Amino acid sequence: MGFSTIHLSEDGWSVDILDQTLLPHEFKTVRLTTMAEAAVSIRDMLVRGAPLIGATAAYGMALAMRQDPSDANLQDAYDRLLETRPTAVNLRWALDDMKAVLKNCAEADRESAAYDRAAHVVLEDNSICFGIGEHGLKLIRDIYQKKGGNAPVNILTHCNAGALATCGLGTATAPIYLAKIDHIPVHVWVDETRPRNQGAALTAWELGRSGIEHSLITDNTGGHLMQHGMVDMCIVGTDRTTASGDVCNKIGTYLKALAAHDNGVPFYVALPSTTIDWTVNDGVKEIPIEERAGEEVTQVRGLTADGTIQTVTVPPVTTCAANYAFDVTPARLVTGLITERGVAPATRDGLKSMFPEQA
Ligand SMILES: CSC[C@H]1O[C@H](OP(=O)(O)O)[C@H](O)[C@@H]1O
Repeated sequence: MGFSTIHLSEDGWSVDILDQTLLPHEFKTVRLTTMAEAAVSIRDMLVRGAPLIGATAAYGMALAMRQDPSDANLQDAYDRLLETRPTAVNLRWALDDMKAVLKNCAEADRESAAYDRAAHVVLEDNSICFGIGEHGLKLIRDIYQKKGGNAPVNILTHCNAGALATCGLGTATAPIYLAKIDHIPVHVWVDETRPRNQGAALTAWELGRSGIEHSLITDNTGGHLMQHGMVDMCIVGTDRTTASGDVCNKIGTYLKALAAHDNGVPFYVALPSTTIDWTVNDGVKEIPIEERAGEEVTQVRGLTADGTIQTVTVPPVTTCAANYAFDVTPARLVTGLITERGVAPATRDGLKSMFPEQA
């Protein structure tokens, strides 16, 4: 991709992350040297996206073990990293994975074991992204051929479930990148994704770098495009998918799924297995929805005509805003779940057949 979202620095222990709050106008890395810094980078969304949050938390545990490998610090690091963001289940999954490995290690071995396991989390995500790409590519190819093999496939995506959200090709974007390699023409409708504009600031940036044709649209445009046959499929990411196939993703995803269902547009979710929460069934009732600061809604950051970065307030300064960061799309609105092992129906049986070891 030409950039790394997270990697071990040359000193072999500190961790460099791409500060995504500065994109697309500034490209800067931040060096994490403590667990606390890793926690802040997740909470303040310097890193974001379920898989990348998990990977950053894993390295946060490694930084903690380097500082103090005691049982008490292991638990403290687990708790403080877990509380950074409540919705993406990869955070809990990665922390549980690290804790399971570390608690059985002698204190003297915990630092090296933690760094090894964190590196494994990164490599596994990279592999999962590629698997999602391969299975999603088949769907894109099918649509391309049904259109006669000479017109671009128009794909709508929401937020950023791209390389920037992961340690690899992305989840929703992986099939798109592989289609480019396979010379299948694709055009992506990029939802700007208010309030933090992950689509406008992140997806547009990464697709542009990769030479993928795309058009930025407001979050309210997708339904109109679907009514006029301008969307061949939707592919979105997920932060937590329940055992029965309900999909929690960036706020606004549910509305896109409703429009897709109403217009007969296939609605796919790119789902790494690390984002499945096998402990919950009803997404609307059971998944905690993060509420973030109202300033993310009332303020916008961008590039001025003279090339400076500024933040402005749009509504009256006295206006208060509600800022729900995610919503839940019921499984009935999902055409299929693109996992690293294949495309599964958005049902309990569909997921169990794909991941029988979880049954
Ligand atoms: C591949 S997970 C991407 C997922 O994460 C985003 O949320 P956030 O930017 O707040 O971390 C969004 O829901 C994406 O679909």
